[in-house]
Amino acid sequence: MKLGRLNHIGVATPSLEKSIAYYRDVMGATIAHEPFDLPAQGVKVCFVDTPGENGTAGTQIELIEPFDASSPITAFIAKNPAGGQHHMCYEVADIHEAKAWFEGLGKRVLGEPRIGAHGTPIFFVHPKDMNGVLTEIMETPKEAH
Ligand SMILES: CC[C@H](C(=O)O)C(=O)SCCNC(=O)CCNC(=O)[C@H](O)C(C)(C)COP(=O)(O)OP(=O)(O)OC[C@H]1O[C@@H](n2cnc3c(N)ncnc32)[C@H](O)[C@@H]1OP(=O)(O)O
Ligand SMILES: [Co+2]
Repeated sequence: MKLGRLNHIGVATPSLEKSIAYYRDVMGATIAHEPFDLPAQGVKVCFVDTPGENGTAGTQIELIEPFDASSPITAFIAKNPAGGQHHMCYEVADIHEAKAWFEGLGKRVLGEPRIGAHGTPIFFVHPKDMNGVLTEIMETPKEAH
């Protein structure tokens, strides 16, 4: 199984509005799309594009705010009231091959693949099995192949 590019860094925040202003006005990032809700994943999302070089896109930051009290990031925000780096997301060609690979290594895959914020299947691997980093694996969008 070959890991693909780092697709995004997930940053949890108690306020999308404040974090959007920070990344835009202080960090010079561009807000790629309007924020949107992903109730099925318990989050409100806004993608932020960091500056790239020579016309290429920079790394994307995925700002996520709890959609409601049952959000999987509610506990994270309770522990980190200012928010903070939450997960890293890598691309793979085949989500099912990747899931079997991580499980074969004895790592805890959290739930079945489900559609993520980029519209392709994703899953998460427990941070305790990934050197302390909550790791999201997403299938590369077909048009990107
Ligand atoms: C899918 C849409 C979008 C996309 O890109 O497509 C997203 O990325 S949405 C992102 C939000 N969704 C998720 O994070 C789903 C997966 N996450 C989970 O299932 C939980 O957050 C889980 C299991 C990682 C942690 O759950 P919870 O916080 O309720 O458990 P604990 O507080 O007991 O934590 C257990 C243990 O793990 C440490 N921990 C928790 N969160 C993180 C983290 N983000 N990074 C690193 N470590 C984390 C926590 O400190 C505990 O460690 P301990 O030493 O036992 O205190
Ligand atoms: Co993500």
